Amino acid sequence: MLHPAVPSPTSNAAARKLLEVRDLSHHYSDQTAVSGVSFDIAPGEVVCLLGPSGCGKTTLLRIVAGLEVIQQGQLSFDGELLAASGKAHVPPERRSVGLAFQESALFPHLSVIDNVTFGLQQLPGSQRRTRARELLEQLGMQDYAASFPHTLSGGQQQRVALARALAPSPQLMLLDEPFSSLDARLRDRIRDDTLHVLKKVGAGALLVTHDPEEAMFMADRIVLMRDGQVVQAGTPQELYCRPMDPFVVTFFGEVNRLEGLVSNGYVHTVVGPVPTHLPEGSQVQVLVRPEALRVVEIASRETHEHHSHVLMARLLGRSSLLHLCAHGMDGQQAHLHARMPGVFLPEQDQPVQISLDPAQAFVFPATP
Ligand SMILES: Nc1ncnc2c1ncn2[C@@H]1O[C@H](COP(=O)(O)OP(=O)(O)OP(=O)(O)O)[C@@H](O)[C@H]1O
Repeated sequence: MLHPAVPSPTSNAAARKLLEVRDLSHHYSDQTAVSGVSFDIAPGEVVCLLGPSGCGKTTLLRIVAGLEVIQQGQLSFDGELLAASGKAHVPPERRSVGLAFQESALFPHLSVIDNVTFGLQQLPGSQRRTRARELLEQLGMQDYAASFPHTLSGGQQQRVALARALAPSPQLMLLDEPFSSLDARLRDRIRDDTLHVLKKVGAGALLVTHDPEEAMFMADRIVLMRDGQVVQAGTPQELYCRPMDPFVVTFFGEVNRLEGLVSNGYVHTVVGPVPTHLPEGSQVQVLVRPEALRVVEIASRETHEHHSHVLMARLLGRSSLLHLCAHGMDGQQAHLHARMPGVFLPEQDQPVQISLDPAQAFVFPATP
């Protein structure tokens, strides 16, 4: 449950921008790490910088934090210029941002509560402790206030690091792969706690991750990057359902790749026609997610050589993965993967009918 008092990011996003990143570029020697990147964060909005290793996410985050001096472009925070090439550079400690990086780096000689109160020197002692206890409670760590970091698990340390970063009530939290050192189950829980705390305190966040599922779980908006540039930015739904580029489709998971020619506004694939606005007669690729295929067992007197059939079926847990040999109308054949909900494990060679949800099939010009 999200805190009801916090306005949704979309309700005031148009009115005010917390962070404005404009046309940022950054080089290390002769290597371009970031090139012409622009995006905004609204107050209370969680934005994920997503992309493969080396695409420039951390560099961007470090520029926003003030840990890298800006080379090209401009950064504004709440309408005020933070940094611009050759002009302003507000040092990190004077930016209203909280940092939580992959390695939590707590002060080993301080107790949990003292770690959290560390950044609250401007408050009187009693208020410092009240604020720290409040955050530790929100993150389920209130019983560990007197413990020292080395006695805590990785996940517990991560929560304390988060409480410490949130304690001064930054308007913007910068998180660089903050969950990547945790095992899968703990990671899910701490992600969930983090999201709820961010929404409860109303902090905006810029979170770096290379994990598309994590980005979809955490983000109000995703900025997907490749080779230092933004490929597409939008809500998780926009990126998943209206991808602008084959890279966007494939980044969110495995796909079936089919090829064909556009004829009368359709590409005729082995699993049926897919509408497209690409030019008539052009060679195209159709990317089909495994969950876009619907598979129904059928009775058939023909041998499986003449009919779409199952090659192999595997239970993956919440879904079943089918390896299929699909037969088209005009003798086309293709090896496809289909993902069906729950336990669906037809026998090898079982004849099947395969249909396609065209809304989940994405047509792009064929790559040369
Ligand atoms: N201090 C540096 N000196 C030289 N090159 C660097 C430096 N930091 C990063 N780079 C290079 O800049 C590019 C972008 O790196 P960056 O760390 O920003 O990417 P990333 O998307 O965060 O990657 P990862 O997910 O692996 O952390 C990479 O090619 C990297 O090798």
